[in-house]
Amino acid sequence: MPLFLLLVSISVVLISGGALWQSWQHELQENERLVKNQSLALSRQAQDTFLQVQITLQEIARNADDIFSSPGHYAGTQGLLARQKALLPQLNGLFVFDANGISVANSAPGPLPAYSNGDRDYFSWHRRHDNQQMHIGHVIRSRSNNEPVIPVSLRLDDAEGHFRGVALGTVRVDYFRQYYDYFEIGEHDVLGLTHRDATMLYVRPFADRLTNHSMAHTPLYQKLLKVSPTGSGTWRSPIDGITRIFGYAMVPHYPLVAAVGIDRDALRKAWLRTNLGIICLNLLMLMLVMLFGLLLLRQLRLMLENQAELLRARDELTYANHRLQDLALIDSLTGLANRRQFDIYLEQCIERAATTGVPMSLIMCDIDYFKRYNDTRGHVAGDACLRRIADILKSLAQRNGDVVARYGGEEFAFVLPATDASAALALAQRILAAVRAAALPHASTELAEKIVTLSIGVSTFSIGSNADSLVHDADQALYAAKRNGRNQIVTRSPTVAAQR
Ligand SMILES: Nc1nc2c(ncn2[C@@H]2O[C@H](COP(=O)(O)OP(=O)(O)OP(=O)(O)O)[C@@H](O)[C@H]2O)c(=O)[nH]1
Repeated sequence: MPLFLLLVSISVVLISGGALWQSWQHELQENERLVKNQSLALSRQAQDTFLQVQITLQEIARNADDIFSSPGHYAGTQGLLARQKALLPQLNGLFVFDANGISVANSAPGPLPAYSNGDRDYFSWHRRHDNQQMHIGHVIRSRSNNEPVIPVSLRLDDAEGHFRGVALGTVRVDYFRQYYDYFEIGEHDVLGLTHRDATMLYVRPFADRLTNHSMAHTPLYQKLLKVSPTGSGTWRSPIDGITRIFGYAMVPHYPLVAAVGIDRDALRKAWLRTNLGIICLNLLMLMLVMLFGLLLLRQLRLMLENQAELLRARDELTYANHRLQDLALIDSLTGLANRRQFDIYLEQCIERAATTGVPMSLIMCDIDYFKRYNDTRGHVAGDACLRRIADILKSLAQRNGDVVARYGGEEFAFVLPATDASAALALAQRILAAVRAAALPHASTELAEKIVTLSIGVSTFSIGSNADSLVHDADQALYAAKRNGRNQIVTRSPTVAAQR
């Protein structure tokens, strides 16, 4: 039973725990899907943003000859560059530089700056790379209005294919900030755009603090991007130590990666809050099962104890009954059958003899001059003598069915089923001889040997006999033996003579 209770409790814990574990795993999968989709949305927005800038720069590249020959049409607030810039809200400015990095035209108001941008990374990159590939750089501060911008540039070549300068569009970091602010996210959740070389361009909520910070050591750049252009993963951020579930997506055609991360601890707390009711219910169920089991166990134990108690009481009663029965049928002094048992057994044997016709006999023995024995040696010695005689008689009644009884006082009786007169006489002779042979001293006897002796009367069943007549006959024979001088046998059977 305790094992069963344990098994039930373990099952409840396993089932409840399994269901909750599955629910948590489902929650994780759902959120992985969510961050993956969100990162795809950010990636698509970045792609659109940079595609528009690319088209504009390509347009500028096509018009490079015209710009270099008539820069006045393009520069200034009324110039073509300013009008192009006004069409794209993500742009901070459009610029055309000559081969030395000096402004040829730009969309900014006022006179063209005299300083060179030849020191900028994007400028030296184009100078080094002889191709028309668009370059997206790291975040820099605009020299015209100090705003953080992402430089997007194209190399310009002359008719001979020599480096002629650079067309530049600066994309406002704030444009991404505004877009990312539309998303409702948790306190420690992040949305970010990073360069393919692992440099952060913008990450909400870290903003400027982590601009151009390298993410090269994160699993995103160490592992995930090498395997798949989109996906998800969970890791502990080296920046703030928070473990997040990340979704990421590379921006098609551009060296950019969009990523979204949600705080796994906050997610777990929210999940726990939602499932608190179920968890409490499961715990309650477990407690109820255990309580019920314990009550049942206690009840069972009580029942078993009661049963054991009942069995014990029954055994005691049975023992007492047997004891009573023994007491009712056994003579306490000698241990022989008592008078009651003698009467019952004699009736049974006579009935059987009457039915079967097989003869049975009765022997009555009486100690001679026992009153004198008592008078001279005392009652205690008298009792001891009775016990000795009883032992001798018991040892002689060895045949199955023979019963020796103390008939009363110093008188004993043998009930002998299936015993005819001569067999009974033979046993009587053995009895007489055995008591004589014991030679128990009896100084006050009238007999010459001065030992304890018996007088014996024998009667045998004949047609018409009953218990009374059989006892009467044996008694009569016994008295005859007494009258004849004691220490002898008298039988009522006509064929057997009296013996001394
Ligand atoms: N010690 C003792 N004596 C007993 C017991 N039962 C009977 N007696 C004594 O046995 C004696 C029997 O005496 P009587 O009936 O006169 O017979 P008796 O003295 O043997 O004489 P006869 O039978 O004629 O030889 C009595 O004195 C009883 O007190 C007993 O259980 N213990």
